Amino acid sequence: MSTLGNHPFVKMNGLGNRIVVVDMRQKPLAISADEARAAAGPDGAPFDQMMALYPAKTPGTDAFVRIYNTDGSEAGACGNGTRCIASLVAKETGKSKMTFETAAGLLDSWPNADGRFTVDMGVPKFAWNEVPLADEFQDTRAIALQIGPIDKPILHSPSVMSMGNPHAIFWVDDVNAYDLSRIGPMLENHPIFPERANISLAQVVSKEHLIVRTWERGAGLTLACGSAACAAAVSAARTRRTGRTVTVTLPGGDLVIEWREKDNHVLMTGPVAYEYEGRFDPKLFAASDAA
Ligand SMILES: N[C@H](CCC[C@H](N)C(=O)O)C(=O)O
Repeated sequence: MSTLGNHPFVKMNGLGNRIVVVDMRQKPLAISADEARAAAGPDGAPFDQMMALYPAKTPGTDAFVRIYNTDGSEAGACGNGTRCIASLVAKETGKSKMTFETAAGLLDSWPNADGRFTVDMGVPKFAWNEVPLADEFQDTRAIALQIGPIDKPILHSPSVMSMGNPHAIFWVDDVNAYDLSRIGPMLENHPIFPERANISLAQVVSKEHLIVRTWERGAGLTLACGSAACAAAVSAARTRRTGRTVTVTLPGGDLVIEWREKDNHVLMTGPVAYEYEGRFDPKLFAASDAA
Protein backbone atom coordinates (compact mmCIF):
# COMPACT_ATOMS: atom_id res chain seq x y z
CA MET A 1 0.00 0.00 0.00
CA SER A 2 1.26 3.47 -0.80
CA THR A 3 1.83 5.95 2.01
CA LEU A 4 -0.22 8.74 0.45
CA GLY A 5 -3.20 6.76 -0.94
CA ASN A 6 -6.35 8.19 0.71
CA HIS A 7 -4.15 10.38 2.95
CA PRO A 8 -5.58 13.84 3.77
CA PHE A 9 -3.79 16.97 2.56
CA VAL A 10 -4.20 20.72 2.94
CA LYS A 11 -3.70 22.90 -0.15
CA MET A 12 -2.28 26.34 0.67
CA ASN A 13 -0.09 28.94 -0.97
CA GLY A 14 2.45 31.58 -0.01
CA LEU A 15 2.29 34.39 -2.57
CA GLY A 16 1.08 31.88 -5.16
CA ASN A 17 3.89 29.40 -4.40
CA ARG A 18 1.74 26.22 -4.47
CA ILE A 19 2.14 24.36 -1.16
CA VAL A 20 0.56 21.06 -0.12
CA VAL A 21 0.84 19.99 3.52
CA VAL A 22 0.58 16.35 4.61
CA ASP A 23 0.58 15.51 8.30
CA MET A 24 2.56 12.29 8.92
CA ARG A 25 2.93 12.92 12.67
CA GLN A 26 0.47 10.15 13.65
CA LYS A 27 1.69 7.59 11.12
CA PRO A 28 5.28 8.50 10.22
CA LEU A 29 5.79 6.57 6.98
CA ALA A 30 8.33 7.67 4.37
CA ILE A 31 7.12 9.14 1.08
CA SER A 32 9.02 7.94 -1.99
CA ALA A 33 10.09 10.26 -4.82
CA ASP A 34 7.68 8.39 -7.16
CA GLU A 35 4.77 9.00 -4.79
CA ALA A 36 5.62 12.68 -4.40
CA ARG A 37 5.72 13.06 -8.21
CA ALA A 38 2.36 11.31 -8.56
CA ALA A 39 0.85 13.50 -5.81
CA ALA A 40 2.00 16.62 -7.72
CA GLY A 41 0.30 15.48 -10.94
CA PRO A 42 -2.86 17.02 -12.43
CA ASP A 43 -5.17 14.46 -10.73
CA GLY A 44 -3.43 14.88 -7.38
CA ALA A 45 -2.88 18.20 -5.66
CA PRO A 46 -0.50 20.07 -8.01
CA PHE A 47 2.20 21.68 -5.89
CA ASP A 48 5.56 23.38 -6.19
CA GLN A 49 6.47 22.00 -2.75
CA MET A 50 4.88 19.38 -0.51
CA MET A 51 5.64 19.85 3.20
CA ALA A 52 5.42 16.53 5.08
CA LEU A 53 5.24 16.91 8.88
CA TYR A 54 6.88 14.14 10.95
CA PRO A 55 7.25 13.72 14.73
CA ALA A 56 9.80 16.11 16.23
CA LYS A 57 13.37 14.79 16.56
CA THR A 58 14.99 17.58 18.56
CA PRO A 59 13.37 18.41 21.93
CA GLY A 60 11.53 21.72 21.89
CA THR A 61 10.74 21.60 18.15
CA ASP A 62 7.21 21.23 16.78
CA ALA A 63 7.85 18.82 13.91
CA PHE A 64 10.49 17.41 11.59
CA VAL A 65 9.67 18.48 8.05
CA ARG A 66 10.55 16.86 4.75
CA ILE A 67 10.13 19.10 1.70
CA TYR A 68 9.43 17.58 -1.73
CA ASN A 69 9.65 19.38 -5.07
CA THR A 70 7.37 18.67 -8.05
CA ASP A 71 9.96 16.27 -9.51
CA GLY A 72 10.12 14.22 -6.28
CA SER A 73 13.51 15.59 -5.18
CA GLU A 74 13.92 16.95 -1.66
CA ALA A 75 14.87 20.47 -0.51
CA GLY A 76 16.42 21.61 2.78
CA ALA A 77 14.41 24.79 3.02
CA CYS A 78 11.18 26.33 1.76
CA GLY A 79 10.36 29.76 3.11
CA ASN A 80 6.81 30.05 1.75
CA GLY A 81 5.96 26.50 2.83
CA THR A 82 7.30 27.13 6.33
CA ARG A 83 4.92 30.08 6.77
CA CYS A 84 2.06 27.78 5.70
CA ILE A 85 2.87 25.01 8.20
CA ALA A 86 3.46 27.59 10.93
CA SER A 87 -0.04 28.97 10.40
CA LEU A 88 -1.53 25.43 10.63
CA VAL A 89 0.39 24.57 13.81
CA ALA A 90 -0.42 27.98 15.35
CA LYS A 91 -4.12 27.29 14.72
CA GLU A 92 -3.83 23.78 16.20
CA THR A 93 -1.83 24.69 19.31
CA GLY A 94 -2.42 28.42 19.88
CA LYS A 95 1.36 28.83 20.11
CA SER A 96 2.88 32.21 19.32
CA LYS A 97 6.19 30.75 18.14
CA MET A 98 6.92 27.46 16.39
CA THR A 99 10.20 25.71 15.59
CA PHE A 100 10.54 23.29 12.69
CA GLU A 101 13.47 21.07 11.86
CA THR A 102 14.47 20.28 8.27
CA ALA A 103 17.48 18.55 6.72
CA ALA A 104 19.09 22.03 6.68
CA GLY A 105 18.53 22.89 10.36
CA LEU A 106 16.02 24.64 12.65
CA LEU A 107 13.57 27.27 11.45
CA ASP A 108 11.59 29.46 13.88
CA SER A 109 8.32 31.02 12.73
CA TRP A 110 5.77 33.30 14.36
CA PRO A 111 2.61 35.24 13.45
CA ASN A 112 2.53 39.05 13.25
CA ALA A 113 -0.37 41.20 14.42
CA ASP A 114 -1.39 41.82 10.78
CA GLY A 115 -1.77 38.08 10.03
CA ARG A 116 1.48 37.72 8.11
CA PHE A 117 4.04 35.16 9.31
CA THR A 118 7.78 35.62 9.81
CA VAL A 119 10.29 32.80 9.33
CA ASP A 120 13.81 32.95 10.72
CA MET A 121 15.62 31.28 7.82
CA GLY A 122 18.91 31.08 9.75
CA VAL A 123 22.36 32.11 8.66
CA PRO A 124 23.34 32.25 4.96
CA LYS A 125 26.39 30.29 3.83
CA PHE A 126 28.85 31.71 1.31
CA ALA A 127 31.80 29.29 1.11
CA TRP A 128 32.08 27.58 -2.31
CA ASN A 129 31.81 24.08 -0.80
CA GLU A 130 28.75 25.08 1.27
CA VAL A 131 26.71 26.34 -1.72
CA PRO A 132 27.87 23.81 -3.02
CA LEU A 133 29.94 24.52 -6.14
CA ALA A 134 32.00 21.94 -8.02
CA ASP A 135 35.06 24.24 -8.25
CA GLU A 136 36.85 26.30 -5.63
CA PHE A 137 35.92 30.00 -5.77
CA GLN A 138 37.34 32.26 -3.05
CA ASP A 139 34.79 35.02 -3.68
CA THR A 140 31.19 33.93 -4.23
CA ARG A 141 29.83 37.49 -4.56
CA ALA A 142 30.34 37.07 -8.32
CA ILE A 143 31.58 33.83 -9.87
CA ALA A 144 32.85 33.23 -13.40
CA LEU A 145 29.77 31.61 -14.92
CA GLN A 146 28.04 32.77 -18.06
CA ILE A 147 25.70 31.57 -20.76
CA GLY A 148 25.39 32.73 -24.35
CA PRO A 149 28.16 33.92 -26.71
CA ILE A 150 31.58 34.20 -24.98
CA ASP A 151 32.05 37.87 -25.95
CA LYS A 152 28.39 38.83 -25.46
CA PRO A 153 26.92 36.67 -22.67
CA ILE A 154 23.17 36.68 -22.03
CA LEU A 155 23.71 36.27 -18.28
CA HIS A 156 26.94 36.25 -16.31
CA SER A 157 28.71 36.59 -12.93
CA PRO A 158 26.00 35.47 -10.50
CA SER A 159 26.24 35.82 -6.73
CA VAL A 160 25.92 32.33 -5.23
CA MET A 161 25.08 31.15 -1.71
CA SER A 162 23.16 28.63 0.35
CA MET A 163 19.99 29.62 2.18
CA GLY A 164 19.44 26.02 3.30
CA ASN A 165 19.37 25.25 -0.41
CA PRO A 166 21.62 26.35 -3.31
CA HIS A 167 20.95 29.68 -5.04
CA ALA A 168 22.45 31.65 -7.93
CA ILE A 169 21.39 35.29 -8.36
CA PHE A 170 21.96 37.03 -11.72
CA TRP A 171 21.78 40.84 -11.60
CA VAL A 172 19.78 42.29 -14.49
CA ASP A 173 18.15 45.58 -15.54
CA ASP A 174 14.78 43.96 -16.30
CA VAL A 175 13.75 40.55 -14.91
CA ASN A 176 11.11 40.22 -17.64
CA ALA A 177 13.57 40.60 -20.53
CA TYR A 178 14.73 36.96 -20.32
CA ASP A 179 13.17 33.63 -21.28
CA LEU A 180 13.70 32.06 -17.85
CA SER A 181 11.79 28.90 -18.80
CA ARG A 182 14.50 28.20 -21.40
CA ILE A 183 17.57 29.52 -19.55
CA GLY A 184 16.52 28.23 -16.10
CA PRO A 185 16.86 24.49 -16.74
CA MET A 186 20.30 24.92 -18.36
CA LEU A 187 21.64 26.81 -15.36
CA GLU A 188 19.84 24.65 -12.77
CA ASN A 189 21.68 21.62 -14.18
CA HIS A 190 25.03 23.33 -14.95
CA PRO A 191 27.99 21.14 -13.84
CA ILE A 192 29.23 23.94 -11.55
CA PHE A 193 26.26 23.06 -9.27
CA PRO A 194 26.71 19.41 -8.15
CA GLU A 195 23.37 19.52 -6.26
CA ARG A 196 21.71 21.67 -8.96
CA ALA A 197 20.56 25.19 -7.96
CA ASN A 198 17.64 27.58 -7.78
CA ILE A 199 18.21 30.22 -10.48
CA SER A 200 17.01 33.80 -9.96
CA LEU A 201 17.04 37.05 -11.90
CA ALA A 202 17.19 40.09 -9.64
CA GLN A 203 16.63 43.74 -10.50
CA VAL A 204 17.63 46.52 -8.10
CA VAL A 205 14.89 49.16 -7.92
CA SER A 206 16.33 51.09 -4.95
CA LYS A 207 18.40 50.51 -1.80
CA GLU A 208 15.21 49.09 -0.23
CA HIS A 209 13.54 47.29 -3.13
CA LEU A 210 14.31 44.33 -5.42
CA ILE A 211 12.29 42.57 -8.13
CA VAL A 212 13.02 38.84 -8.43
CA ARG A 213 11.96 35.97 -10.72
CA THR A 214 13.03 32.41 -9.97
CA TRP A 215 13.43 29.13 -11.81
CA GLU A 216 13.27 26.65 -8.94
CA ARG A 217 15.36 23.52 -8.71
CA GLY A 218 13.02 20.57 -9.12
CA ALA A 219 9.89 22.71 -9.60
CA GLY A 220 10.51 25.15 -12.49
CA LEU A 221 8.99 28.63 -12.76
CA THR A 222 6.99 29.53 -9.65
CA LEU A 223 5.05 32.62 -8.62
CA ALA A 224 7.26 33.04 -5.55
CA CYS A 225 10.26 31.41 -3.93
CA GLY A 226 10.90 32.54 -0.36
CA SER A 227 14.44 31.25 -0.01
CA ALA A 228 15.35 32.86 -3.37
CA ALA A 229 13.96 36.19 -2.11
CA CYS A 230 16.22 35.79 0.96
CA ALA A 231 19.21 34.83 -1.19
CA ALA A 232 18.65 37.84 -3.47
CA ALA A 233 18.28 40.22 -0.52
CA VAL A 234 21.40 38.93 1.24
CA SER A 235 23.43 38.91 -1.98
CA ALA A 236 22.28 42.47 -2.74
CA ALA A 237 23.36 43.67 0.71
CA ARG A 238 26.61 41.72 0.49
CA THR A 239 27.49 43.42 -2.81
CA ARG A 240 26.39 46.86 -1.50
CA ARG A 241 23.52 47.07 -3.97
CA THR A 242 20.99 47.56 -1.12
CA GLY A 243 20.79 47.89 2.63
CA ARG A 244 20.03 44.94 4.92
CA THR A 245 16.22 45.32 4.91
CA VAL A 246 14.42 45.18 1.56
CA THR A 247 11.03 44.54 0.04
CA VAL A 248 11.30 41.82 -2.60
CA THR A 249 8.62 41.85 -5.29
CA LEU A 250 8.02 38.38 -6.77
CA PRO A 251 5.48 37.56 -9.52
CA GLY A 252 3.05 36.53 -6.72
CA GLY A 253 3.56 39.58 -4.49
CA ASP A 254 5.87 41.07 -1.87
CA LEU A 255 8.04 39.65 0.92
CA VAL A 256 9.97 41.74 3.42
CA ILE A 257 13.46 40.40 4.09
CA GLU A 258 15.73 41.56 6.90
CA TRP A 259 19.33 40.32 7.19
CA ARG A 260 19.62 40.99 10.90
CA GLU A 261 22.79 42.80 11.95
CA LYS A 262 23.19 41.28 15.44
CA ASP A 263 23.40 37.60 14.45
CA ASN A 264 23.29 37.49 10.61
CA HIS A 265 19.99 35.58 10.66
CA VAL A 266 17.66 36.19 7.70
CA LEU A 267 14.04 37.02 8.58
CA MET A 268 11.36 36.64 5.93
CA THR A 269 7.84 38.07 6.42
CA GLY A 270 4.87 37.44 4.14
CA PRO A 271 1.30 36.19 3.80
CA VAL A 272 -0.25 32.72 4.01
CA ALA A 273 -3.36 31.61 2.12
CA TYR A 274 -5.50 28.55 2.82
CA GLU A 275 -7.17 27.03 -0.26
CA TYR A 276 -8.88 23.66 0.39
CA GLU A 277 -8.51 20.21 1.93
CA GLY A 278 -8.79 16.81 0.29
CA ARG A 279 -7.57 13.23 0.19
CA PHE A 280 -5.24 11.71 -2.39
CA ASP A 281 -6.93 9.24 -4.74
CA PRO A 282 -5.24 5.84 -4.12
CA LYS A 283 -5.35 5.20 -7.90
CA LEU A 284 -2.66 7.88 -8.33
CA PHE A 285 -0.13 5.61 -6.67
CA ALA A 286 -0.97 2.33 -8.45
CA ALA A 287 2.37 2.42 -10.29
CA SER A 288 4.42 3.02 -7.15
CA ASP A 289 2.44 0.28 -5.33
CA ALA A 290 3.33 -2.23 -8.06
CA ALA A 291 7.02 -1.28 -7.98
N1 LIG B 1 9.67 27.66 -2.87
C1 LIG B 1 10.60 27.48 -1.80
C2 LIG B 1 11.94 27.00 -2.14
C3 LIG B 1 11.98 25.63 -2.67
C4 LIG B 1 13.38 25.24 -3.00
C5 LIG B 1 13.47 24.09 -3.90
N2 LIG B 1 13.05 24.37 -5.24
C6 LIG B 1 14.86 23.50 -3.84
O1 LIG B 1 15.82 24.11 -3.39
O2 LIG B 1 14.97 22.34 -4.29
C7 LIG B 1 10.67 28.70 -0.90
O3 LIG B 1 9.67 29.38 -0.75
O4 LIG B 1 11.70 28.93 -0.27
